[in-house]
Amino acid sequence: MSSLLSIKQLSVVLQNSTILSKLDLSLAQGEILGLVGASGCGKTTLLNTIAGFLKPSQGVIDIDGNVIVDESRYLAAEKRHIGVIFQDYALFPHLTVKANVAFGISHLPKTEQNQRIEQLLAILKLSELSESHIHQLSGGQQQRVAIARALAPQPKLLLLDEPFSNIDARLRNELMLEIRQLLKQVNTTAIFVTHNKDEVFTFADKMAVMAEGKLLQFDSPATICQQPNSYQVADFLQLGSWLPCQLSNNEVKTLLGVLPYNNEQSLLGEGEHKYSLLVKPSQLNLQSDSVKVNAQVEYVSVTEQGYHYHFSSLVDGDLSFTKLSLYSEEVLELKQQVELSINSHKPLVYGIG
Ligand SMILES: Nc1ncnc2c1ncn2[C@@H]1O[C@H](COP(=O)(O)OP(=O)(O)OP(=O)(O)O)[C@@H](O)[C@H]1O
Repeated sequence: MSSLLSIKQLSVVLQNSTILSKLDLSLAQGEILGLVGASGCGKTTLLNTIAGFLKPSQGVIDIDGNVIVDESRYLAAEKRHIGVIFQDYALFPHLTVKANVAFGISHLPKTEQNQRIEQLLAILKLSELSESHIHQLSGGQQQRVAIARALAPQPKLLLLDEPFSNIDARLRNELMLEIRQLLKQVNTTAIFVTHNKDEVFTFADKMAVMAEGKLLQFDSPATICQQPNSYQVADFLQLGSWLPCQLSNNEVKTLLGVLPYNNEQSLLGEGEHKYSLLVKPSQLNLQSDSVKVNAQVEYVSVTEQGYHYHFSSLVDGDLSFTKLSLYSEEVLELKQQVELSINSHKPLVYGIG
């Protein structure tokens, strides 16, 4: 499949510090990418560079087979056919919904303008609000106007910086699904930045995890969750808890038992001195009435998935743990001692330095 967006070896240096470093990324037409990473890792810088608001120091950006940035070329932002939606939507408060959506297509004949506006407002369920002013709308409605305005010029690529952060949680999921459906309908490629990994699962086809200006992993959200490629990715996405382990004779030894392990399984960060096993809450079994206790409750909270517990090991040493996370319907007391065991067919072991 040919790429709608292809980024090669993109680096950005601002005031002598490297903000983005040799980034490679490509998206097919119609694909939606969710970009996550700790605050300050360079997500907004990447969007601004693609949009043409920042000049990279190195690298190539190609949109739909046309090089827009390389050593000798730099296409101005307004010529890139990229739609951008900022966190605060940047709508014109004194204009109506319709006038906001018309903003980027005023060069088109009036009939074509009206046709596009009506179509977008209908899809985004805004038709009845077309004559309303922006300040009369809710956050979710304003968000939809921002999407309609960005899509009206039929951009090749849509960039959204934390588009859902101002929307209340109840409406957010519904709105995300609606907008995803719309983007799929018009086959628009999009990149959105978020701090919330759940938004990526709902909204995106691909996920990119960034840290300190580098791309750590780029794949489908499901693959990243099942096979995070580093300790850093698994830890940032909080995919489970860390259980110190030792590797020997094709086995992973932990304080909760020994698991079979072979070389075909991923060992990430090889050569490090310390190893840890990634344990998802669903991979832990709890027996509260066992006499072979090996852990005790250190923390309890109530959640939708039952009680959330943190356990620590009963013995100290290299393999001891302090914060193993597990959800259960069972009621346990603080400091209660229990037996924990792991059920993992493919242990994910990471070198953690
Ligand atoms: N114009 C600039 N000049 C110098 N440094 C900058 C400039 N703009 C951003 N930075 C720095 O670049 C780094 C990345 O910033 P950026 O806004 O891209 O991060 P981010 O991942 O989007 O963060 P957040 O999630 O907090 O929005 C930060 O350390 C920031 O201070």
